[in-house]
Amino acid sequence: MTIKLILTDIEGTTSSISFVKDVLFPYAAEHLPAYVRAHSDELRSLLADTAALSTTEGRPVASDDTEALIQVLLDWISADKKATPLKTLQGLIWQAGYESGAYRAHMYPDATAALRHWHACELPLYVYSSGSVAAQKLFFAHSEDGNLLPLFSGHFDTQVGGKREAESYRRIAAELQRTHGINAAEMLFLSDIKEELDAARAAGLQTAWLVRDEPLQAQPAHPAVASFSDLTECFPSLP
Ligand SMILES: CSCCC(=O)C(=O)COP(=O)(O)O
Ligand SMILES: [Mg+2]
Repeated sequence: MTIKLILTDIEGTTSSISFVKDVLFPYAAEHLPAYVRAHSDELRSLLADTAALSTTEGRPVASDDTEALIQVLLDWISADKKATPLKTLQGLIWQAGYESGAYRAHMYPDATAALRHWHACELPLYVYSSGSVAAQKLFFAHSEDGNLLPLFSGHFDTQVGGKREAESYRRIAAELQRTHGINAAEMLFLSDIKEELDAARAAGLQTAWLVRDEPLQAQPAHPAVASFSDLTECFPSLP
């Protein structure tokens, strides 16, 4: 089946896990308490969502208890919880870090080269990450390889649903079908996480597993590659 559109994950796929875990998450944790205290009015709705989710998960907290909510959010960072309010907040906090030059987003060179090539070939490129859409835009606009944001036609985050749920990919595919007239079977989802690939396949997308730091399995559950430059071996219709 011809590939007519690429949907890609970020952490572990275009970019290293270490940049997210060892640079972005610690920066967010360090600056979160002061940021939330300074912006608690504007963040009221986000803090209410945090309180509701925490309470649902058995850790009741009042939506006006700023200090308790800060602790919940810090614990979620430590646990790498993909909670939408946390992801939105992280995006807001990371903006200052990117703009001050405290860091630039890591890109695997093969990912940058392939994304540039596919864009030049007019293959629509989309991102689906647990990071908020705002965080994704900052990430690619301030990458080690320069401003890559213009390469992408659009972005999806956990507002569309969790990345391990097939329904999320059905929603994304339906929207892209409406926008581009491309069927789910002509879309290729790239990720480093098997459960995300399983969910995408269940929604009818084609899948490729980026296995960056370990040997490829003999019979992987999804077509597996160590680098974007190996994708054309599995998907010969890719430009
Ligand atoms: C896009 S900004 C940092 C990424 C992030 O916060 C995250 O949780 C990574 O999730 P992904 O779905 O890209 O693996
Ligand atoms: Mg990932």
